[in-house]
Formats: sequence, structure tokens, C-alpha cells
Amino acid sequence: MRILVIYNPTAGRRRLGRLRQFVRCLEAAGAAVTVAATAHAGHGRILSRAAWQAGTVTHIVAAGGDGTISEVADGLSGSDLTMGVLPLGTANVLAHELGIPFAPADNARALLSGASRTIWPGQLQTGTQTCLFMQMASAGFDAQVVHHVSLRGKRLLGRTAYAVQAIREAGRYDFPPLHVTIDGEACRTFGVVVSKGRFYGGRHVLAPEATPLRRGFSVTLLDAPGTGQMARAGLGLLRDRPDQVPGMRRVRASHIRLIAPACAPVQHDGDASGHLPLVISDAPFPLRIAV
Ligand SMILES: Nc1ncnc2c1ncn2[C@@H]1O[C@H](COP(=O)(O)OP(=O)(O)OP(=O)(O)O)[C@@H](O)[C@H]1O
Repeated sequence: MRILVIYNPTAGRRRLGRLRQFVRCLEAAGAAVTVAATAHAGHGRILSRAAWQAGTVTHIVAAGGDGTISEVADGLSGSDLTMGVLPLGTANVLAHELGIPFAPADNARALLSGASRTIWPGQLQTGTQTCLFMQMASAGFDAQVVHHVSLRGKRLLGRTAYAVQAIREAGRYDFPPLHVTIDGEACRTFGVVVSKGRFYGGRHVLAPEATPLRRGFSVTLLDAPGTGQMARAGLGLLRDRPDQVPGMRRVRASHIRLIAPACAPVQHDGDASGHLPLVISDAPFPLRIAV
């Protein structure tokens, strides 16, 4: 096996020891391993695409959080290489979703075993830019939080940084109505989360029926604005009871357009990704992930 590990040094907190242990385990089993650190946002995509096209590796591992995974996956779109995931990020939602081992030795064993699952990422298109997302994309209050949470806060507090930022945003976000079309049907909402998998923000269940193993999305819509509604949604999420939150509903869909207002922030897989308008659909190719 010739394995390229694409490592995001800014993901999570103090993860270098776990990366080194992972590499040692792979090398002990006879794999040839190269580690490439990302130097800037978007670099994961460039590195994975270059390695695939050079034909020099059998596996590419994204070592980081959900943002790193989606970048590396984006670069591999259309290839038949298996992508490994070493969860070193803050929330690591995809790893929870697919049951990917967090312990470096177990993760290396899983990669070496050859076990994999084929998943269908989502594709997000804003203007002329297109990228993949693996777990979810959203617009509204939570996207505002993601836009403003600092890297330093994430390093210091981990996932708690998002909760702290949510409290800050509650005082200044004005909940504009979002104009959306879902499989051609227009609606107005105050928050929209387009999910590929069940989990949100770690291991909290938002869309129990969603799975990245099939095409399409579960779309969560918030029918009412305001911090009270957000607090109820947050509590429902913490208790893994999204169906008991009044004013929050889900539909299955395959094509979602988020139209207006143009200032509304968007996030995917926990990273800021510009503003509306955008179009979400299935990625053109599935992706094989080591599990
Ligand atoms: N060298 C770098 N400097 C700054 N940003 C980087 C660098 N390398 C990668 N990035 C960006 O960091 C972003 C965040 O990384 P990632 O999502 O992997 O970690 P995280 O936010 O800690 O974890 P999670 O998404 O699981 O909560 C990525 O989307 C990527 O674009």
C-alpha cells in the first residue's frame, strides 16, 4: 500500500501525537506512507487531486476534521481511490456517522483491512464555485455562528466554542426569512439545514432517517424566527429529540435552492462557505471511504 496522509495542522487540538502513532502503525504493517501538511484553506483539495492524477498512491487519508475531509474528497471526486479518515478535528461528525475509529491504531487497522463503504456526498454550488460536502450544509443562525467562531476559540474550547459563539450571536442575529425551493416547491423559512447524515455538531441527532449511503438529503426547516425558537431547537438537539421541537420539520429532497437574502451566511461541514444564493444537489460521483 502506498498511502498519502493529508494532515491539517490547524484542525482540532494538539493532534500531532495521534498522527505520528497512526503513521507508525501503517509503516509497521509494511505500508509506504507520506505525510503532507496543508498550508492553507483549500490545499487539501489540491494535494489529493495531484496525488490521484500522478497515480503514485493507492490510498489517500484525510487527517483532520470535517472541513479537511470535504476538501480531500473534493479533490478525489471521480476517482476510484479509497479515502481514509483519521478524525483529528473539533466535531468530527462524519467519523461518528460512519463509525470510523478515533484511536490511531484501530484506525490504521481498519484502513489496512480494506473494509470500505460507498457514500454519496452533497454538492454545493455558489456562483461559479462548486464543492462537495459530506455531512451537512446550512444557512441561517447556525451558519452565522460558524462564520464568526474563531480558530483560537476552537483550539481553546473545542466544540464549546460554538456554544459560546451561539450565545454571542443570539443578541445580534436578526433572523431574516430565507427563500428556498425544495424539489421545485418554494417556501419561506428561518433556518435550513441540508443533511447527508443523522448527526449534527458531533453526535447529536438532527435527521434520524438521513444516511450518506444513499442519494438525496434530509432538509430541516425552522418555521419560526427568534432566539427562543433557536434555544428550543438546540435543546431538542442536545436531547436527540428533533421531532419534539415545535416549529421544526424535515422533508426528504434531492435538489435544494437557497435563493435569498443575498447577505445570509452559508456553512458546510462546519466551515464558512460564503453567502446565498446557492444550489445543493447530489455529487456527480460516489466516494469510497475506509471504515
Ligand atoms: N494550514 C492551514 N491554515 C489555515 N486553515 C487551514 C489550513 N489547512 C486547512 N485549513 C482549513 O481549516 C479548516 C478547518 O479544518 P477542519 O474542519 O479539518 O478542522 P476543525 O474545524 O477543527 O474540525 P471539525 O470540522 O470536525 O469541527 C478546513 O476547512 C481547511 O480549509
